[in-house]
Parts: sequence; C-alpha cells; structure tokens
Amino acid sequence: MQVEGVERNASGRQGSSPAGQPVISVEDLSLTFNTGDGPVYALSKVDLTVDEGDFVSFIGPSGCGKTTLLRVIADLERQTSGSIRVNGLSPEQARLGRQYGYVFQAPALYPWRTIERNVMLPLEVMGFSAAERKERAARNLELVNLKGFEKKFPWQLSGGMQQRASIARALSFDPKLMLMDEPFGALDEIVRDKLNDQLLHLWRTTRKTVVFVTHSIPEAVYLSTRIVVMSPRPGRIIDIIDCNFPRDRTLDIRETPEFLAVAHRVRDGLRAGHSYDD
Ligand SMILES: Nc1ncnc2c1ncn2[C@@H]1O[C@H](COP(=O)(O)OP(=O)(O)OP(=O)(O)O)[C@@H](O)[C@H]1O
Repeated sequence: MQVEGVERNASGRQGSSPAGQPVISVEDLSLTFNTGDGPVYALSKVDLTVDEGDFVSFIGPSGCGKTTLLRVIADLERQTSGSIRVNGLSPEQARLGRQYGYVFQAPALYPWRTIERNVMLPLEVMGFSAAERKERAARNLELVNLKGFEKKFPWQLSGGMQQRASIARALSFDPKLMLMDEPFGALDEIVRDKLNDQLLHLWRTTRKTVVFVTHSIPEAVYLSTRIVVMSPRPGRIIDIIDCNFPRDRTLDIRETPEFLAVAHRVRDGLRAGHSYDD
C-alpha cells in the first residue's frame, strides 16, 4: 500500500504521508486508573510518533502499560491527560471510521461460525455485499496461508492457524493500520518463528503500518522498524530504538552482530527500567 509521493529516508523507513501527518501521534499522555486500592499510574507522560509504513513494537515487563497504550490508540481506553491523534483524527473518530484492525491476544473467533464466516463478520457489520464479502474473505485467508480452510470451524484449527484467521479478519476491511496485542504470545517458539516470518511478509507486501505488543526481545528486534521500551510504576517509555534491517530479512539475521547489538540495547533498557525491589 505505497502512498504516492512518499519517500524513504536514509534508514529505509517511510516518512510521513504526503500531508506530512504521522499515522499516530501521542503527546504527553498519561492515564491513571482509579481503583478501590488507590490510583494505578498505567501511563505517564508518553510521547510517541508512528509514521506510515512503520512496524513499531512495544516491549516491557508485565504491567508497564503496553496494552493500555494500544487500547488508548484504539479508543478502548481514554487518557487522563495529554493528546493523541490517529491519522489526524481523535481515536473515537478513527474507530468509527474503521481506520485500524485490532488483533487480540486470544484469537476470539466465534466457534459456531466457519473460518470464512468469522473473517466476513466485520464486513457484514459494515454492509458489504455477499459477493464482496466472499472475495475479501478468500483474498485475506490466502494472505495468511489459510486457503482451503474456509469451511472449517475454529476448533478444527491449531492455535497458530486460529490466530492467523483472526489476523485475516482484522485485515478484511483493508485498514492501513494494524494494532496487534501480543498475538503470538501463547504459541510455542517454532510456530511463533513461522508466524513472525508470515507477518513480516504480510507487512512487506501490504505496506501496512503495524503497532505490535510483545514480551519477546528476539520477536521485537526481528519484526520492528522501531522498538519502544517501556517500564512500569508508572508505565513510561524509557527508550525508542531504530532497527534498520532490510525489509526482506530472514530469521538468519538473528545470528548477526547487528541484531545482537540491538537486542542487547533492548535488554539494557529493560534492566534499567526495573527497580531493585521488583
Ligand atoms: N481497567 C483497569 N483498571 C485498573 N487497573 C488496570 C486496568 N487495566 C490495566 N490496569 C493496570 O494498569 C497497569 C498496566 O496494565 P497493562 O495491561 O497495560 O500492562 P501490560 O504492559 O500490557 O501488561 P502485560 O504484559 O501483563 O499484558 C497494570 O498495573 C494493570 O494492572
């Protein structure tokens, strides 16, 4: 999904859209949950810009606010202070305008619907014709390597295949932005490697902008153009690391000194963010 007039900068990253507008822009954003046990400072003074074509990962220990930040972008939570724009719109406008696809930690497929009909669900809600629904479901299931599984039910598929179906569902209405909350966290390492490769291929061919939550350093370094390292109590960004690996990388790069150097910097950031009483 190359936008006309968009140039690549020296680091190989796409710049902003022709209008000069980032896909996501977060400024001085904080979010406090008021709970029976007192306030929880989930996010504190977060500043972040995501440009068109970026693959940005949020990494950090449990409770550092990764999911909360993703949910603020998706208008599933509201910030306490600060501002956020998604394609120049408020998160609510972006949600109502179906500007993003969201992939949850668990596949969340309806067990009584076939895979094809799960993928078609958002298209039904949005009023696409039956022919268009069928064509889009087929196209997106092929994109995630699930051609031939259209008539199966979720329980007939492995966990990795179910997660791929949920990615096809999020892609079905062709949003330019994908928000993915640790989609492969529950899968074993071999399946995860394979899905990482498929996701990278998908990102490369569709030119989507991706925001991705993970706990895994290798996953973050392998997939991302930028890694946002976060730390808890209060949840905040402590480092943003550029990864300039070629778009058509393969898993072999994980053995290279460049890859290990980035992984090392992420690990250092995660360590620095932990206080000694954690
Ligand atoms: N609805 C809520 N009400 C109260 N506290 C919440 C709520 N949602 C999240 N929190 C708290 O906010 C903090 C950030 O949570 P969040 O789920 O964003 O962290 P996370 O980094 O995604 O963690 P994990 O990696 O375990 O998913 C945590 O302390 C969490 O307990």
